[in-house]
Amino acid sequence: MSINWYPGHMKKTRDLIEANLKLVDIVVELLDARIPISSKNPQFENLIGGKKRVVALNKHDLSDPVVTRKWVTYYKEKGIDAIPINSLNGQGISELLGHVKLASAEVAEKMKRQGRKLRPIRLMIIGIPNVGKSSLINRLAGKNAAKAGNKPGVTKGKQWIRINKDLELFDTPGILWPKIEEDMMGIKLACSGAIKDEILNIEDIAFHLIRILSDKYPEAIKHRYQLEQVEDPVEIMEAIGRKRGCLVKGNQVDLEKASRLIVDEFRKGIIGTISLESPEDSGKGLEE
Ligand SMILES: Nc1nc2c(ncn2[C@@H]2O[C@H](COP(=O)(O)OP(=O)(O)OP(=O)(O)O)[C@@H](O)[C@H]2O)c(=O)[nH]1
Repeated sequence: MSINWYPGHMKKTRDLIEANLKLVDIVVELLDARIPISSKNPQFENLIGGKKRVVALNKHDLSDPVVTRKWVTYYKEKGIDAIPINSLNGQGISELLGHVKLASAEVAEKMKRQGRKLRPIRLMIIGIPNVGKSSLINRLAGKNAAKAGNKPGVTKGKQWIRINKDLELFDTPGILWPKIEEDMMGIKLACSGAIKDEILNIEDIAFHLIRILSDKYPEAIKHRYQLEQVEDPVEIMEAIGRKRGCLVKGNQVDLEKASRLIVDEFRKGIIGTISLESPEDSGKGLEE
């Protein structure tokens, strides 16, 4: 799949993350709970090196809670804390902070062992576009968060926000672009809203979304669109278009309009709480 991510811009951003990571003790890797494989950047591991990391599975309100629990177990077995969160209403945020606190204690212990002066632990949030980085920062910072002041070596204007006396948050998140290793990853990222609709064909996106949903969540589409059966994706798209009045002259279904409606309803969680990827899916893109 050829998507132009503007290589120059990507490199600059990656360099910026690398430079700022030097000042950071813990990284929150923000993933989309509906697509933890596709929303993961494989370079992330190399980039953060040996730093402590906590995974946050954001947009948990839109994901299938059963599948999300499987992801938490999956990560736990790898020795990584993964916490489902909703950055919009704050669900899971205190648990996330609890895990960050545990990780901080380990970092502080290490500082002590190395004879270094104790200072607040510094946190940075990293994730792909549109995964909810700014929403999480706003949520963590709260209304009354005090700016903790500039640190030397950081681009001018960059600030640290004090979350509590032991923890500071870098106010600019790190953006990493997803690495699309197979076409379906691109489709799932588009379904989640991480890739602009203009980049991929909306009918392709809706077609594959319906294909996945009719396989994994047939009852959800039957129920949402009052369909008797869900077998052929194109027939399903046409049936939805007809039912919802997406028509052009001659009573033909306007597939583009129907596609937009389907993708939009998926993104808003109207079709149901749905996960497009579960740990049982192929090992591609999963943790080493
Ligand atoms: N339903 C739901 N929507 C969320 C959640 N977190 C963020 N969003 C929405 O996702 C969209 C992207 O959120 P942002 O916080 O702007 O994401 P970002 O990662 O900072 O985006 P970029 O600036 O493009 O890198 C917005 O429409 C948010 O309202 C969540 O937990 N649940």
